[in-house]
Amino acid sequence: MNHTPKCSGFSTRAIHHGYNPADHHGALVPPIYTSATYVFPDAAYGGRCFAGTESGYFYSRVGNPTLALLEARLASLEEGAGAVVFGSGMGAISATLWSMLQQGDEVLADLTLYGCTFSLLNHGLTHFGVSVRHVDMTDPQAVAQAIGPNTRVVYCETPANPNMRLIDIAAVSAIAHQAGVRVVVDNTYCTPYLQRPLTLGADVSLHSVTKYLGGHGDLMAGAAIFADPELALRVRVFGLKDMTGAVMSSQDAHLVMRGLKTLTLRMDRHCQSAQKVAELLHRHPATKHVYFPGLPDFPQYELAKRQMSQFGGMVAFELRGGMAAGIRFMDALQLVTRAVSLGDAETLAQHPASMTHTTYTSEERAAHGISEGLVRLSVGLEDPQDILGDIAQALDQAL
Ligand SMILES: CSC/C=C(/NCc1c(COP(=O)(O)O)cnc(C)c1O)C(=O)O
Repeated sequence: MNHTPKCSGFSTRAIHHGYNPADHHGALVPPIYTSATYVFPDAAYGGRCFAGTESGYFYSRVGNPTLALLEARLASLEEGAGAVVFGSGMGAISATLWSMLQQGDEVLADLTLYGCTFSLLNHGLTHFGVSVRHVDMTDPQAVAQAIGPNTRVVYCETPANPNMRLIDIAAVSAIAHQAGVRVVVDNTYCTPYLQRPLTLGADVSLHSVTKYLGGHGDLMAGAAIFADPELALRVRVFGLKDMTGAVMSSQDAHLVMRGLKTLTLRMDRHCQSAQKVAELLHRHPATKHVYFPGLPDFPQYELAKRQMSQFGGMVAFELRGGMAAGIRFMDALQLVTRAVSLGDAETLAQHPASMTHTTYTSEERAAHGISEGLVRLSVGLEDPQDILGDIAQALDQAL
């Protein structure tokens, strides 16, 4: 029962959507339903639940009241028709793709993807008769030329992990839909606060909720938000229930809803500090390239301004001294934390070529735009001057 007016703003819906305390003894914070199973008032009711003709809860791998509230909230924020949450981002991605593809189908994927997504596609789905082709989707015409008779899904991340490449969602979606192909966008780097792929024509918006949406590095979770409610139902009853079982816990759903309450405040700070970090990197003599959508010399700066409301909290860069200098930089950091993942309160630094993107061979990394010397920063919520000071002293040592 949603007691907030439909026209409520983003932050209001992130805090209130889908929940009325009056329906729960006045409890301001939604209750956490930990029960795995639910009682049937009679046998016929139970039969209807399994037949899908009864909307009640019966088993938490299929549906749970706490998860349902989070799903309603995420669907509202992404402006979708339905959402399904999972125990991890990879759970969301795999359950969605298993539900959309079958033997003989083809996935057209952008050049640059998170390492485990690249592996799911090329080392997983291909073992079950799905073909995967990578194309440089920064050129929408390349997508148009690449779509073939068996293409069922176009898949991308924008900005892409780790090199920040942007994909024009509206242009790619228009091209894909002309050919009857669905578009899946991993929106982890932006969150619906900065970018809403479904409003630009995409069919699915995916998240590693582990990242910005949870926002505190203390949970693993995933989500998929759908333009088509029928696809949402198929992913729930096939991709989640049968193919993966990648269920989110109700405790984590509660923590995610707590994270959503401050999402806009946190993203504003992440974006402000990332802009300052990118500008510091850009003017420092040790750096060779900086990849940040908010820099005017970023190749897709105009698309970034059109497609994103702010430029995000992620920055990638290469040092003039290459990989060795990158490692020296990372090992010189004192406040910034050497760790994978992103979207945490803590500023994190990692080296994709030896960490998050080791599922690519070195030849594949070169072909997919992931240089051996690239360093990725997830700019956190510490005092900006402290972040900048630590990065500056580490850069001086990497010279
Ligand atoms: C072991 S590396 C740590 C994880 C990282 N990324 C995860 C990720 C996922 C998968 O999401 P989970 O299953 O919730 O981790 C999906 N989509 C994107 C754009 C992601 O960045 C990382 O540090 O880049």
